[in-house]
Amino acid sequence: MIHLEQVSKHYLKKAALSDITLSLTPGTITGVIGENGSGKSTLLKLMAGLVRPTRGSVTFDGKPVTRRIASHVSYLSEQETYYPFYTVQETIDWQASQFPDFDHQIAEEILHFMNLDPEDPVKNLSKGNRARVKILLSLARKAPLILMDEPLSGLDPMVRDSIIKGLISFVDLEKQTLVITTHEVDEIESLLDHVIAIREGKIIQSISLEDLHLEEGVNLRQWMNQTYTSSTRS
Ligand SMILES: Nc1ncnc2c1ncn2[C@@H]1O[C@H](COP(=O)(O)OP(=O)(O)OP(=O)(O)O)[C@@H](O)[C@H]1O
Repeated sequence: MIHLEQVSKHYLKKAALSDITLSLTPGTITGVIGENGSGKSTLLKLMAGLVRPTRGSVTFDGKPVTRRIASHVSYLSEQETYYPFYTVQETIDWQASQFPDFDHQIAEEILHFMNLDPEDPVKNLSKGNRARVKILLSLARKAPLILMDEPLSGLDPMVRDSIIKGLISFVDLEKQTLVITTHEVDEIESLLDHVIAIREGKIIQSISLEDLHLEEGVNLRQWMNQTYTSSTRS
């Protein structure tokens, strides 16, 4: 699985991440939380091989992660990365042509689950349905590592709910590991096995949800408030 060892990432002279060491446990769902600009997207891009560390190493199953071996990962970007003039079906077919691990059967199931019309041009879709298409494209791949950058951002509660149900139904935790960045901690809490809190490019806390509930006796929002308040004081 993915391992980061003393990783720092600078953009020009500015540090986006500093001295990050972490390993993901296979078959788990990890949430990454943090304020805007704290380094969440950069962390996912490093895991995906989309940016290179300035210092330290990122490995997957012991091999250095590069753009070329990025087939280990299905990466859902914050940006909209498909062609607006394609229909939903053409978008699915294009994704399938790019990734050998794309599973048409799962794509079809998610299409129905998400109530998407394959003939609709993507440019005519609502924001919620465009978000559902992104989820479909990401989850229809059998990549061992799925990275989702803000899949719930700016969506109404019904769309968020359908996306979370999609994650529960279509991520195969026997074979896949999921990392998700989000500000929507209330919605995501029931999904997570583990949470990492980032502030100004550093991991300030990393804890399992079980410990958070049983040992700390708080929910994710309370824990987040405590964590960020105490890190401001220190
Ligand atoms: N391509 C880039 N060039 C220069 N600076 C960048 C670039 N990408 C990110 N940064 C900077 O790195 C820092 C971390 O950015 P990043 O996008 O990883 O944060 P984030 O936690 O994902 O933020 P958000 O919640 O707003 O998406 C920020 O200060 C950002 O301005």
